[in-house]
Amino acid sequence: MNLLVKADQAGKPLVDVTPASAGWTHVGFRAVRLAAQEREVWQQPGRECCVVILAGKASVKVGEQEWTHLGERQSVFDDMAPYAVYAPPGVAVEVTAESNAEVAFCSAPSAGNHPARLITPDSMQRSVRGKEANTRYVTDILPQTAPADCLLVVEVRTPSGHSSSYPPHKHDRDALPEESVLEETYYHRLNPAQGFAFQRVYTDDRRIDQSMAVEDHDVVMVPEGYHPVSVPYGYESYYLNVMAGPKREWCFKNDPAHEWIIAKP
Ligand SMILES: O=C(O)C[C@@H](O)[C@H](O)C(=O)CO
Repeated sequence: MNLLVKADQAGKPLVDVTPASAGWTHVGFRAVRLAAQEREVWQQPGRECCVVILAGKASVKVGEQEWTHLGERQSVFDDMAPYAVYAPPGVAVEVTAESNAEVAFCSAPSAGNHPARLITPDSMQRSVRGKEANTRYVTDILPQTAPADCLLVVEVRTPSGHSSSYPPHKHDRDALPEESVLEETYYHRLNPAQGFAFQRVYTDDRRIDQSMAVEDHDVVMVPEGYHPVSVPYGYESYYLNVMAGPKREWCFKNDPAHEWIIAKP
């Protein structure tokens, strides 16, 4: 299966990955660009949703609850965390843009154990990972410490010439506490937009080994295997990761061939 989903640059949605289209069981991801006053409704039975206001301003209605004026970022490359809203299954999620906006709908199966809530930027942990040309900036939007049934959502900015999700790691073996099974999508953005980055997805036995040139708004699906990203000089990368699997724990294993990189003084 081709793991690269090319964006429909003029489309609505820009990209839409469902469990059926991906051939897996958990992660769903849709990204849309909305003009001011435009509305997008998301509703999928048995699935929880984390709406991320990637850029622009929008209001989000979940059933009878509504939050307005969400979003401070002009672009995903602004140095600030986004607004997000968690929605349980069985309710319609309505997003109305208050300015031109870009919005992500991240979803996974859910038994409906958690109520709808606003997730504010100041509640999200932001961290710097790695060093030298492996430095990248991570924002935990919906980490395993925050309530949800299945979903994990995180975003990463990788500077020009740097690598991230590196050294390569995987999470495809049910062997907690060493490793958990999580499907994952990467929604890629590039700055400036004509840029490109590279992502490789490969397994130990190379049954899967795909190296992809990703462009702005493309999605890479990671059903299993290691999944590092490299960004060429001159372009900055952003990606939004959605992860979900049978257990809501992110425990990964580094590729032993490359793990020495993080031990380097
Ligand atoms: O460390 C990074 O650069 C980001 C990754 O952890 C990314 O979120 C991921 O691959 C999660 O499995």
